[in-house]
Amino acid sequence: MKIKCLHLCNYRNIDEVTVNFGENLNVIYGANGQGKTNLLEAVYLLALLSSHRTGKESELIKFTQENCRIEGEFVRKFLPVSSSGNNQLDIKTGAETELREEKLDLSISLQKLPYGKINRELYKDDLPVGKSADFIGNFNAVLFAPEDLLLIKSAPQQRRQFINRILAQSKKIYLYNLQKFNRVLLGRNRLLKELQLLDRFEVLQIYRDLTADLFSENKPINIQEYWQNLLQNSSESENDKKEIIRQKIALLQAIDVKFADLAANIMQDRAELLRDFNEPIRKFQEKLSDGKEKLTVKYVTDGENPQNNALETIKEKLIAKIRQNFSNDLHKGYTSVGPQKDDVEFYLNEKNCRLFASQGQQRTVILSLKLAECDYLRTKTYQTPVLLLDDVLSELDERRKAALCASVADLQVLLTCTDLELLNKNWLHKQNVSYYHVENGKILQAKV
Ligand SMILES: Nc1ncnc2c1ncn2[C@@H]1O[C@H](COP(=O)(O)OP(=O)(O)OP(=O)(O)O)[C@@H](O)[C@H]1O
Repeated sequence: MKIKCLHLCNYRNIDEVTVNFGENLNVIYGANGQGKTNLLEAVYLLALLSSHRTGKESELIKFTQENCRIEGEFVRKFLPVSSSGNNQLDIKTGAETELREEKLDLSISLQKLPYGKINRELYKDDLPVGKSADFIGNFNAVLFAPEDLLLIKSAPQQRRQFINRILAQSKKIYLYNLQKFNRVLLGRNRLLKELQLLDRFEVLQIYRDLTADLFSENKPINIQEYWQNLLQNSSESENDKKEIIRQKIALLQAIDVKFADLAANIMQDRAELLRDFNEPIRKFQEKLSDGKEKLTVKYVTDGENPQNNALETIKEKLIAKIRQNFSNDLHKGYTSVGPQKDDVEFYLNEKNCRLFASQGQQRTVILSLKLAECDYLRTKTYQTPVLLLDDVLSELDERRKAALCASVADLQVLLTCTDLELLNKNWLHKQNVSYYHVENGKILQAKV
């Protein structure tokens, strides 16, 4: 899917602009602080509904305005498939027939509400889209920004975000599960905080009793039924402190089952992604390091690698761990087991990059990851993502720039830079390059 046209209204420092993009390389240049990143950020928003720079949607609306609009027109070209499943061929020449086009319009409207709240409306082909998970994944993009260069040494949350963004664009059910999981986790942590306010000794004692009862070996586990009975039987003595604790713990146990179910699915998807990711990252790193470096990625999660286990087994092991950790969780007031603690480790020639990779090696690793991300999305979604390169050329040496240029030849690329001199000669000699000059939020197609 390629972006054909972007229309922005009151977006950051941009009043109103329509940009028609070229199908190959689009170079967006201008001095610092003029609005180049804002443009890329808007395109990324149409793919993932999240900005790489802020979690606050209010920041996206122009300072002096109350609302903003981001509209994208996309097009996908494909070969028509005949009823036999083969691409249609010209009978005489055997050549493939003309490509067909599929069009897509996506738009996001944001409006400021009282108390700092934001009303967001999403549209696909002019029809409203209720859930963000139904919007994400229609158009895919891979962003490489200077902040990404910190990925290897930054906090685990950044690396989890990295895998979440890939999976969100390639597997719809993952995003549904992740959103549900985050809500369940929030509920569980809230309940732990409520339990902290009650008699700690009683809470632990009742938890032990209820859990022992619930998980006794001779009884099959039916938590839902157990929980319902418990709530029904306890209604007569609601004022009893112990009963309140029992009810809260029963609720916690029900939450834990849901938690383990969603967590197991998320962990299995992450393990699968990182397993499949090893091949493309190895390929790109080998290319970028002249065959000297072997890059591998490892999923770091609680306990065993979920990839080696069936979903039910992962779930059971998680429930057992959650039970073991209850006293710890109660003490801290948050959940210490689960995919919210996951991490990813990168290894160069079997040495942990976080500990041993030089600045230059880290840059190459990130570049390999971004190129692998494009490869992965293309394979899984049968859709080529748009590559957004935000001011990264100044961070790469000539060799890496040339390698990047060679690897993205068949992609639509939106690239920002302050100085056209930074473009490697390989980029400048590319055909079909479109240039856009950005100045003070105004974007004009330029002839260079
Ligand atoms: N909500 C907003 N309303 C108005 N202006 C904004 C808003 N958010 C950011 N800006 C302005 O947008 C400009 C930054 O734009 P952007 O980050 O796209 O710059 P850039 O051209 O990529 O610069 P650089 O080359 O330094 O990265 C700044 O001048 C900033 O003050």
